[in-house]
Amino acid sequence: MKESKMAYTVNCSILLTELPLLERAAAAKAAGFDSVEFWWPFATAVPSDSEVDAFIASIKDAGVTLEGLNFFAGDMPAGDRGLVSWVGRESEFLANIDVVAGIGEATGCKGFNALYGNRQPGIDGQAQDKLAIENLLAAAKGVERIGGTVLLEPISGSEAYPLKTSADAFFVLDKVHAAGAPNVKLLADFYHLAVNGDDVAALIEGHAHEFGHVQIADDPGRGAPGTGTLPLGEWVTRSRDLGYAGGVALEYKAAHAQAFTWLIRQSA
Ligand SMILES: O=C(O)C(=O)CO
Repeated sequence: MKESKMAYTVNCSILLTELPLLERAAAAKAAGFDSVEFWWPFATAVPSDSEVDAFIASIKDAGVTLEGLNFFAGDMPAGDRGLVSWVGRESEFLANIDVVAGIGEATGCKGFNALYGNRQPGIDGQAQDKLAIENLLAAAKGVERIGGTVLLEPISGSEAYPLKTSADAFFVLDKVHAAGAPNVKLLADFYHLAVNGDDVAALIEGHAHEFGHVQIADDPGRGAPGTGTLPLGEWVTRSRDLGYAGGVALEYKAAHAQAFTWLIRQSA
């Protein structure tokens, strides 16, 4: 993968986690990057104004672009993976949309990842899927005014999360598009898709031009590119050749000191 650091976005929720949250954007800049992304950086769907202001200031003061932000996804360390299809937490998700759009407006961020949510024991999956469409439409409308795109991501690591492959996501995206919301797109995380057995090369051939965002990590281990066996460089290059013009985010696990050595080795 012979691209400069400028070509990548640092996911500051999985990288640089040795540092306090508000210091991570500056650390990414100091490491040579110009853009960052975050999972939802607060404990609740609607944080205080001062928390939001401090987060926005940490991005602006660092002189980086906020390329992506996840909607509130529940208690992720406890296993939650989103509120989009979570029956009973509709009002929290809807309230979160306004905060997300406000952060987007203040920072220029345009990509917002709406994790779909795990299957709930005792709740009909169809009811969850119906709610998901309603929530995705509301999210799409909420970020439309700032030119935003809602991202839908298949992920690995949670059996209960129903979107495992790109086909699962396209099934939902087709419904959302048919309901009149074109600004909802696939987040192609090559690591999660590969781990779940998707044919990433075929996905790229057919759909790279319509990806909303790309994230990378190697498998096994969700480590830096080169620590596993995935042809990430080929996949990124091919996506670009086929018309993908968005960001490529580094969303892997690595200690701060070694996090970006694979890029330094390449450019040496
Ligand atoms: O939960 C994860 O692994 C994610 O990638 C969230 O965006």
